[in-house]
Amino acid sequence: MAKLSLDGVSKQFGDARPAVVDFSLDLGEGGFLALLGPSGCGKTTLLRMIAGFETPTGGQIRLGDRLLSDAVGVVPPERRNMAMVFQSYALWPHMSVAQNVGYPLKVRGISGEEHRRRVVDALQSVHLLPYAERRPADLSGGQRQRVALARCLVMQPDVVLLDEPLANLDRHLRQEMEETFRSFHQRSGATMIYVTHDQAEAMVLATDVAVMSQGRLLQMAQPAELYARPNGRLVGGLIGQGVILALADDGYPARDYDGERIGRALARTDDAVCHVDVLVRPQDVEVAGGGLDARVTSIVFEGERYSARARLDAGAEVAFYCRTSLSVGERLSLAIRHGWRLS
Ligand SMILES: Nc1ncnc2c1ncn2[C@@H]1O[C@H](COP(=O)(O)OP(=O)(O)OP(=O)(O)O)[C@@H](O)[C@H]1O
Repeated sequence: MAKLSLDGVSKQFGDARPAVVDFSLDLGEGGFLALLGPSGCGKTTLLRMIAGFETPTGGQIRLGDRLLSDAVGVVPPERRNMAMVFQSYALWPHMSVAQNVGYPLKVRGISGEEHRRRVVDALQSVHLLPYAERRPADLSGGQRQRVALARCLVMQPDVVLLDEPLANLDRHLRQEMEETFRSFHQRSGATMIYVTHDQAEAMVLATDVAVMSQGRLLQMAQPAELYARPNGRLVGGLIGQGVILALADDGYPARDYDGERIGRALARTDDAVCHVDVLVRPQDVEVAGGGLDARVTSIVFEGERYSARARLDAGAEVAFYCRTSLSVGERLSLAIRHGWRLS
């Protein structure tokens, strides 16, 4: 196994706006990358280029020192030792679970004891051995997805590409499958790339998250880093909860804003020429005396806590959590503890 490198990769379909633009990243061996972005931003196109189903119009894709794709030529998908798992599972309905999982081995002429052993291992790893003789139609959605995973595991791929594999599952099953993906990743040691537009899924699963918009890479970082230090409005708005305040720019060079600085900026009544975007997370806003006067605009019970929003008398709206219920319209005082300047 080796590092996967994308260097200035682009893709344009005909005269349309480019689907992927000058995209570069390195993913270390055994890494788990989530490719996150809104619908139509080019995630699937990028994945298909990595798999070899699409030819880039520019740039290069490498696995270790092996050139897989550039605008001149591509190594065909079957010679990349990569496996792709789709949203639709793509299982053969007339084959049993074991036959589905063993199919890629059969195609490569692997039979007998080795075939049997690899199928059993793959089924065991996704806890489906007792279902080996069933047909896909007799399985739940989550079980079908696990068959698709086992079928990819059986090939011992260097890279596993997953295109929104949980999109068709309900919330409970998604959580269960997230666990399956994590242990699959640990067990296989494969490099994984996981396409999703669900930021929560990306954050819990991946070792690295790449945020895309309009074909471009906006930021790639580990989940905790991306959450704490997002770059730009788009990433700030996409990752985690919070509101973005447009504050008068006082030339402060650092990106961490304390509550005092935010309060001062909010209190300014002159028309500032320049503004900065400052992200304020709900956990950094507290109901506390002597803070900023506000009026509650919404409150939602989330089980462990309430999630609320309030409009400050200074104009902006902020989000916060609280332990007890509040009424819409209720007056209260809020202390903002911290903010992060997005650019
Ligand atoms: N084969 C194709 N021919 C022409 N245009 C295409 C083709 N495939 C994708 N596109 C265009 O490229 C852009 C990116 O599409 P892509 O499917 O990669 O986005 P995505 O981020 O995966 O979206 P989604 O989350 O909705 O699946 C879109 O504007 C899409 O219409």
